[in-house]
Parts: sequence; structure tokens; C-alpha cells
Amino acid sequence: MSLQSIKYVPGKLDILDQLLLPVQSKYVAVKGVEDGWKAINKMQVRGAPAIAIVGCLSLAVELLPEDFDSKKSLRQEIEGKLNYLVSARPTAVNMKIAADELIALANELTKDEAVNVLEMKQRFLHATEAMLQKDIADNKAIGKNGAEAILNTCAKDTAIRVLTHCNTGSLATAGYGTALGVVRKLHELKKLEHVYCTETRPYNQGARLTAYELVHDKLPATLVLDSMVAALMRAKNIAAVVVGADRVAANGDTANKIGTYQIAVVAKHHGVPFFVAAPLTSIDLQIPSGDHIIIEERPDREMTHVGEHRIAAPGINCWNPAFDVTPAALISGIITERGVFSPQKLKAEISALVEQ
Ligand SMILES: CSC[C@H]1O[C@H](OP(=O)(O)O)[C@H](O)[C@@H]1O
Repeated sequence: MSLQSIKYVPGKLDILDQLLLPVQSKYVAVKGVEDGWKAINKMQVRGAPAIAIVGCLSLAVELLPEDFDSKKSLRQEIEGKLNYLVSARPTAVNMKIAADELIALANELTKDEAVNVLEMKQRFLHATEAMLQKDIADNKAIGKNGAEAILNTCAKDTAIRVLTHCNTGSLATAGYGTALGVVRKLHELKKLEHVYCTETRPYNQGARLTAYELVHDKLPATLVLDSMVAALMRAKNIAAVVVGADRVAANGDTANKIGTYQIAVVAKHHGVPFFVAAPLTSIDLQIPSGDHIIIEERPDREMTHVGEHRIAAPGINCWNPAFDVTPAALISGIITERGVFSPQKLKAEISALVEQ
């Protein structure tokens, strides 16, 4: 059982094909940007941070053997290929933010007369490669900050039960995870009595991926159906919900896997704190609210079939949005690597951090 979703050395990128998990653990080569785009679009790799990392590294492996006759031509290649990668899936913002930052770096290096085209390529490659370790460090910080925030809402001397949705672990990131990183930290602190994970229809990130990670790490865990969340909160004394994010708007509205919104509504009804865990690279201060987030709609077949087996009547219409938006009013806190923020103060506090 491998939990390393991404394997990279300069010139070689392999990803764990998450469409085959948990039955088969198989790595597939990503030899360039077209492979990267297809792997992201088909969801062989998924999860907002992992999408950005695999997208950018797919460009790195493509550029490494290439020679460029000018910095301008290299810059044009970088900008064109990164913007193409952003088009693979529209909702998660991490790929867009990474693309914008790397394009800004390419523009800066193009203007710097002290940098030749070879050095420009090397510095670009190093910037993409740095994403791997930074993501793991961010996730460890998110885990620590999130565990502290959740424990602060509970009686100090008790281990707690938490619920999570979709997959936000090592299979959605470079390692450790965001919301699942918080769960891992609670376990490390011996404060996790039990974690419940939803199956997360129709791609089944919970049943296929989160359960895979929890069994691998030997955490006390139970899989529940998406339809069980209300009954679970009534019966099992859930202390907190912690989920990931694909895009957090400036007012704290959060786009995340479909089903997150209704979990937040049920948590409100039961008085259960509801936390979002995400790196700053998932926060889009350029959009004022969740109304501006594009929600990806995916193929009907993801709903009508499980693998090759049809489970829905032929001819039925389907609606398959991959995400929904949870209003900031339902979110207790947004857990990041730089701290935990109330949605109402997010924009002001993140802006102040970025300006530092
Ligand atoms: C840390 S992963 C964030 C986010 O991505 C997942 O969506 P998908 O599996 O479609 O890429 C899910 O919404 C996670 O919460």
C-alpha cells in the first residue's frame, strides 16, 4: 500500500493512478504537459494541492531536455503551457495560483539581464520542485493548527470523535494532508477517539482513498454513507467536522466536494463545530464570495456506473456537480498553515500576512 501520490526526480514524474485504488496500486508516467492535463482531467490525480503540483511538475519534466534560443521563447512556452494546465479542472484554485506565481517568476527572470536562458530554466525548474516540500511543510502546520483549534472547542481531557468528507490526505497532496492532516495530528496527540469518513459519492474518494489511508495508518476509523451524516451526529457525539477546500473566497465561502454544504447544515443543526482546512494556496482573495466560483460538472457516467457496472436506469437524466459552496456563516474556522481564521476576518488577516 503506497500513500505517495507523486514520485518525482528531475526529468521523471510518476503518479499513483487513483482511479485504480484501492484494488490496484499502480504508478503511471507523466511525460509532459499533455499527460499532466489528461491525468488531472480524468482524475487519475486529484485534490487541489496535488493538481497544482502535478501540473507544474509535468511542465518541468517537459522543459528539462529542451533548449531555448531566447528567454522570451522560454517565457512564452511557460506561460502558454501553465495556462493550458489551469483549464484541466476549473474549481480548485491552486493550479491557477501556482501558474500565476510561476509566470510572474518567468517575467521577472526575462527582465533580469544578469540571468541567461539556461539559468532562467534552472531557476524555473527549482521553483516548481520546491512545491513538493513546501506542501508537506504546510500540511504539517495545518495539522498542528487544526488539532489545537478543534481541541480548544472540546473538553480538555477527552479524546474526540471527528467526521471528514472526501479525501484530503496524502493522496490529495504531496503528503500528510490538509483536513486528514488534522486528523493525523489529533491521533499523534492521542486525542483521536474515532474518525468517521463519508464514502463521497460518486467518485468515492472517502470509501476508496480516505479509508485506504486510514487503514494504512491504523487510525480508529469507520466508513459511513453520505446519507448517514445526520444520524451519525445524533448518535455518535461527533465533536467536530473537518473538511478540505478547493477554493475559499475572500468572504470565507468555501467550494469543496459535493455534499460538504449539507454536512455543514447538519452540523449547524447539531451544534457541531465545522472547520475547513486548506493551505493559503487554496484561498482566492480575488473573488468576493462563493457566488463567483465556477463549479465543475462531471460526466453522467460517474453517477450511473461503478466501474463497468451500471447502477442507474438507462435514459435517466443526471446532475453531477463535483463541488458545492458552503456559506461562511456555517464555517467555525478556516485552518491554514499560518493560523486559524474566522471567515469574517479572513480577507483582512490573510492580506496582512501576505504584505509582511
Ligand atoms: C486537499 S484536497 C482538496 C479537495 O479536493 C477534492 O476534490 P477532488 O477529489 O474532486 O479533486 C475535495 O474537494 C477535497 O476536499
